[in-house]
Formats: sequence, structure tokens, C-alpha cells
Amino acid sequence: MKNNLKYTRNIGIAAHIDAGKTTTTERILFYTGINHKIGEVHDGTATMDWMKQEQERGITITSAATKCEWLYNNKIYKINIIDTPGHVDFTVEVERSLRVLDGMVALFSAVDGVEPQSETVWRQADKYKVPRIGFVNKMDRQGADFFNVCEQIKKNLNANCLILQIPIGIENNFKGVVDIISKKAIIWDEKNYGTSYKITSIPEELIKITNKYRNILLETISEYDDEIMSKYFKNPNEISENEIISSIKKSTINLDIVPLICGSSFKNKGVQVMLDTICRYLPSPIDIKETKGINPKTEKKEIRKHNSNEPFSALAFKIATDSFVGRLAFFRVYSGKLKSGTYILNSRSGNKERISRIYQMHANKQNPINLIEAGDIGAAVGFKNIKTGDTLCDENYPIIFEKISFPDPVIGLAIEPKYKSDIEKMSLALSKLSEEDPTFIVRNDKYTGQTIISGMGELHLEIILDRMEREFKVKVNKGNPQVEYKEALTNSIEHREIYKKQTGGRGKYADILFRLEPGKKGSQGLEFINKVKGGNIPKEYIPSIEKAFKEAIKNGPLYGYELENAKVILIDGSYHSVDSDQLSFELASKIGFKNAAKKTNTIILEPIMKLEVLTPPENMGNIVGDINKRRGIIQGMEENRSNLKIIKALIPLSELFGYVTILRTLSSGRATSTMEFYNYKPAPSNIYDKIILKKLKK
Ligand SMILES: Nc1nc2c(ncn2[C@@H]2O[C@H](COP(=O)(O)OP(=O)(O)OP(=O)(O)O)[C@@H](O)[C@H]2O)c(=O)[nH]1
Repeated sequence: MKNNLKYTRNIGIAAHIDAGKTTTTERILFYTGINHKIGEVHDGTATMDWMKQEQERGITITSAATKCEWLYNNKIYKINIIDTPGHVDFTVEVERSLRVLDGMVALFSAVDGVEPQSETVWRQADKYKVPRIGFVNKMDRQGADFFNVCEQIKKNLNANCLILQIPIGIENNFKGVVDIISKKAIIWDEKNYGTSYKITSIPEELIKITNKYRNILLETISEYDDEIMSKYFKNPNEISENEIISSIKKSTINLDIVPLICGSSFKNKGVQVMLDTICRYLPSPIDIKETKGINPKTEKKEIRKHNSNEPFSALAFKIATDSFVGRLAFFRVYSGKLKSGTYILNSRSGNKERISRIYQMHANKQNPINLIEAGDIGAAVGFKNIKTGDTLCDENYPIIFEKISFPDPVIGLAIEPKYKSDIEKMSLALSKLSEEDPTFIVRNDKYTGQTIISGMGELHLEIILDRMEREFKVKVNKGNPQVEYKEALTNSIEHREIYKKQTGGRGKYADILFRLEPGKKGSQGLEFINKVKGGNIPKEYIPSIEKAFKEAIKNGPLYGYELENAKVILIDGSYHSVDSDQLSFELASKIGFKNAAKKTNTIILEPIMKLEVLTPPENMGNIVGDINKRRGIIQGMEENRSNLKIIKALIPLSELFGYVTILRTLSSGRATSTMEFYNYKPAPSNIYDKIILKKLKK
């Protein structure tokens, strides 16, 4: 079939945990004919939750991609869907998916409204400028209130919501919706899993409210559309349905408005209309015309038009190990086409790679295809060296797209294999798992020699250990969870390092003079500036110096924790025409960093978490008192519609281990909490003693 980009949609479904993402995706697969039966999360039969751990726990852990087709307005639309996890420990899955998607369906629970993780995914979508529609799910549940959720979205997410539907009935009695644009009612059939529905006239009692919201709709879109505005003032009845639809699409793509609809995925109501809404308002790859990047050779900006006739370019957004096909790299094609069996350039590594096979993904199943074109999402095998965020391109037209940024892991765990003979198996498992997951990091503690694995939270590490046991057959002993601190320089130092070795034959020589400084506030990693004049250090050695410093800052001078940031200004140096080589300069930089860093003043930074507790009012005093005792700072208190108090606080991670159990005790099991990384802050001095004591004990 010809790839008609106009009728392609690449979308993600994202929300707070349990809002119903997987349930909704399962309905989509059923109504689009991909599945002949509806899979349910609670039965462990959801297609998209294919991992054993997902089925057992009823949560999504890894984002799954699939493709389906939907007939809208007499055209077949091809929709690539990514179902993402809601739990904050797996936020990386949302981040990387949003980076390559053109649109998002933000799901909300009609009862719980905007929840902490809804805010996180919303911010992530803002960051990547992803147009979105909102689907207020669970309209059948007791306490459901569509208009209240709309108000919360406006207030808490600062969104310009555009209500497109009025619910018909509510809770147990939820039957369907009034479509404000067509002024028609859609009532779902209770039988046949909602596959059939009636389109009828608006129930008498909803005419007034429909007219009210139709007016609000026209007013809102006319703010962004002069033509609609002038017609609206002359005679609103003259504005046609098609004009309204194309105006909404334009403003949605420009991120000016967010269309809102509602339904109940579990009760099979509203999902077909959601698919129509995706086709109607979310952008096709050609609505977003181009992607910007940098040509690594000229270092100049370039663009790739989203078009199959342009040179090939794609972004790898996920690496997964599959037991049958091996290492699978998921990628989004921005321009050109790729045939299986051909070569591409990985512009990060500079290596040419042969793509032996290309697949269209359906959860964990691969359907082999020969060709993939601009606008599409697929997976491939054959890569020797590939990382999440790599740009893949035509070797004659190299380009590097903006990288995906990932948060640093904050919780660590010391592990060792249960059986000595498993050492190699363990290191293979760890390297495969960290290749898949950029927020899972493995390091050796420089003081204790232990292997420390670190991740986004306790659940994240629990799942990693579970996967090690099941997929790689390695059992491990583990220590208690520990905080992954960071170190920060507070002053700058100038240092000269001369690395010299005379061995009789060709020796080694490198001389560098550099300044080591704290990095820019809020920045991460190394900023490297080369100020060497007149070829005192030949150009070809500079990248080795930069690489060595980048590596060196992973081991801070105080306790070996990673430096939050640093700036290195290479000022001068000298070389020897025979003895100098890249390795000499690399070693001079590594040793130079250690020696310079020893002379700096370094402090410890500790991760601070954003904690949100939901509790009955009578337990609030106890919980707030406890938060204060744990060095927490209360940020605010609110009340939700069920009269529960919401306590928001910033609190050091080191005070939050086992918090779920503590909260249970404080509230007799009635309060719940969510936490999410906020920032790093200088730790009080007693933390230094704690760290040293721990390391000495080991
Ligand atoms: N009553 C009702 N329950 C729903 C609805 N949609 C989902 N659920 C239930 O809510 C629970 C969570 O649904 P999921 O689809 O797993 O939610 P999710 O957002 O994918 O969850 P995570 O992936 O773990 O973040 C399940 O028990 C569903 O059956 C709905 O429309 N009405």
C-alpha cells in the first residue's frame, strides 16, 4: 500500500497510573479489528501488557507499540499507537515516546481528575511540543464529573480546554455523549461490547447546555481564527461543521487548545469517537513539516522535510532485547525510506551499520517488512552499536537530531551474585539491561568495590532484579536501597599535568594546562571549552581530551559520586612529535582531573523528592508532623472533591525509604502517597558522616 502520510497518525496514550491507558488501547485494538477479543488488565490478558511482570502486577512497565487502521470520513487512517506506563519509576518510557510522537491522548479519570503523574506527562508533552487531546475516562464510576475534571485541567495544567462533548447520563447510568459540533447524540449499545451505537437527536434536557458549550466552543476557536471570528459576529449559524473542524485542528497543532472528550473504556463507550477525534485533530507527520538537526561535518543547522523523497533520517528511541531476534532498536523515520539489507550511518558512533531486518511492531510480536518510509515507526535488528537517542541517517547526508534527555537515577542498591559462578552471567545481564534502559545505571563503588545498580525508584530496581532472575537466570543478594548522592565543585582551580613515559622505544608524552570550574547552575555533565592557540596541542588530540574529562567527572573527588556538572577550559599544552598520541592525552586528562579535583572544595548534593499525600483530614496532623521531622518542607495543602486532604511537600529521598509502610501506620492504612524526583540540594553535614560510616563498615 502506498504510504499516504496525510492519513498517518503517530500517537501516544499517557496518564497517571490506573487512569485506563491499557484498557483503552485494548478497546482500540478490538474496534480496529486487530484483536477479535477484548483483553483485560485485571485478567492479565491485555495484549499491550505482554511482560510477565506487567500481567502479574496489572501495571504497564514498558511502552508497547502497535499499528492499526481506522476508517474515518471514507479514508483509511494508519495509526501507530504507543501505550506508556503511568508509574513514575518508568517515566523514561513516556519521555522517549513523546520525543518521537506527533500527538498524544492524555487520559484522565473522571473521578480522580488531574493526578500527580498527569502533571508530569503534561509537562513532558509541553517540552516536546506535542499537540494533544484529552479523554476523560471512567465516566461510569461513582463520583465521575466531566466538567470538574475540565476545570482541573484548566487550572492545574494551565490548558485552554475545548469541550467537544456533553455526557449523557453519569456513573451507572452513563449512556453516551452529545457531539457539540454536529449537535447529535451518540448512544452506545450495551450489548456486543459497544461495537454498535445509535446517532440520534439531542435529549430535550441537554439542548440548553449543548447550546451553551457550542457558543463557548465558537468563541474559543475564533480567538485563534480571524475568519471564524468575523463569521461568528455576523451569524454563527453560517459557520459550517467542516470550518469548525479544520479550525480546531489548526489550533490543536499550534498548541493553542486541547479538545476534550469523555467516555468509559471499560464499559465500551466512547472509544470509537476517540479514534475519530485522533484522525480529525491530531497532526499527521506532514502537518509538522520538518525536523531540525545539526550536520556533524559542517556543524551547521539542517532540516529534514517529512517526506519519503528526502535523504533517510530516523531517531532510535528504544532498545529492547528480544529472546528470538536479539537486540531490537525501535525508531521513528522522519525522512526518506529504508530497505532491509541496506546500510545506514549512526551519526553518534560514526559507524556504518547494516540493517538486516525491519519489523512493524505489535506489542511483543514482530511482523517483518521490507521497507519503511518517512512518518512511520518500526524496529530493526542488525545493529552492532546503538544507544537510545541515536540518529540514523543516509551516510551521504549526515545529520544529528536533538538528543532525548533522561533524568538521573536516584536510588542505588548494592548487589552480588548468589553463586560465585554467576559473576559473568550477572555482568552480561546488567550490561543488556542498562543498554535497554538509560535510567538504569551500573557502577562500581570506588571505596567498597561493590557493584551498585541505580534506578528511578524502588519498584524500578525490583523489576530489574526480577528480570535478571527470569530472563537471565541470575539470582543475586542485595543490600538495602541507598541514595545516589552527587558531588559538586564550589571553586575553580588551574592545573598543569604532564604525562611522560620513557620505555626505550617510542615513549608517551602529553602536557595539558586547564582550568576546572563548577558548571553552570542547573546544568548537567561537562562543558568543555578549548582555548589552545597556535596548534600547541594538535587538533586531532582534542576529542580524546574532552572524552577523558567527560568520563572522569563520573567519579567525584569526595566519595566517588558523579559530579553534578563541571566546566573544563583547556588553556594550553605541548606535545612531542614522536611520543605524543591520543592515548597519552587521554591519560594526562584523566590523571590531571584527579589531581586538580583533589585541590578543590567539593560538597555533597542529595536528591529531593516531590511528595504528595492523600489522606482523610483526621490523620493530617500526624502526617504533617512526621514530614517536618523528616526534614520535609510543606509546599501546600488542598482538599479534593471527596473531602480528602492533599499534602504537597519537598523532602529528601534519604528520609523516604519505606515511606509507604510508615504512612500506613500513621493513617491506619487510609492515606496514599506518590513521589517524584524534584532536584538536587546541598546535603547537611551529618549526611557526610553517614556516608563515610557506611563506606567504612563495608
Ligand atoms: N469503571 C471503570 N474502570 C476502568 C475504566 N478504564 C479502566 N478501568 C479499570 O481501571 C484499572 C486500571 O486500568 P489500566 O488500563 O490498567 O490503567 P493504566 O492507565 O494502563 O495503568 P498503568 O499502565 O499501570 O499506569 C483496571 O482495573 C481497569 O479495569 C473505565 O472506564 N471504567
